[in-house]
Amino acid sequence: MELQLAIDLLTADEAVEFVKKVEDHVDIVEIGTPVIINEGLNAVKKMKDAFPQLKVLADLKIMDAAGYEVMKASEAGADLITILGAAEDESIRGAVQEAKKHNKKILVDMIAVKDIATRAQELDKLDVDYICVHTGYDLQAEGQNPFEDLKTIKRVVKNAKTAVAGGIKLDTVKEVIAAKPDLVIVGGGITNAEQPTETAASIQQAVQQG
Ligand SMILES: O=C(CO)[C@H](O)[C@H](O)COP(=O)(O)O
Repeated sequence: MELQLAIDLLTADEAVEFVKKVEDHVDIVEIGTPVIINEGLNAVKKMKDAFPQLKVLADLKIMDAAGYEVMKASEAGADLITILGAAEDESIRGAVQEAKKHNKKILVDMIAVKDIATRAQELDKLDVDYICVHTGYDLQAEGQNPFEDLKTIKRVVKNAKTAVAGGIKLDTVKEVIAAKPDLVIVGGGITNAEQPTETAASIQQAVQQG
């Protein structure tokens, strides 16, 4: 089981400074969608140049023109790239094909997918690397979480790795880990913590024991 730190609300330079505090405690650093909207794929390049030992995920949430966008993220140094589960199968295939050319991984974000079980089974046959259930900020604000959806994909996904994101914090990570995902994604639970280094270390410990 691995831990991914999601960075959404910092500049690229602030993100690099922040990762210096937690680099020993995370496996993957996500450059979040808002950061890429603000600063482009240069934010991915800055992170990878600063921390070549860490894997960097570009959270592009691709919906179309997938091969091209995966190519550009790969050129910027991303190790993993996200595409939406709601995208057409042709787009998913294009993303997977392009990622393989560059030795990169594709993570499918299931945000806003209504029938998670059916779509996850379809995606699982398309050779994607990760299928990730995700409660976005707008539904977190309504009190929702991704824990039941995680149990659903654990039941139906046979080939891809499973991942989970959406409001996970130190006090809820054990519940997540109990479902045995391959990847746990934590954003604000680390970036907004009063003591980010200690919090990341505690979450890492829980993840490694899980
Ligand atoms: O992709 C995202 C939002 O769309 C976030 O990166 C993801 O939800 C993890 O962040 P948090 O733990 O703060 O919810």
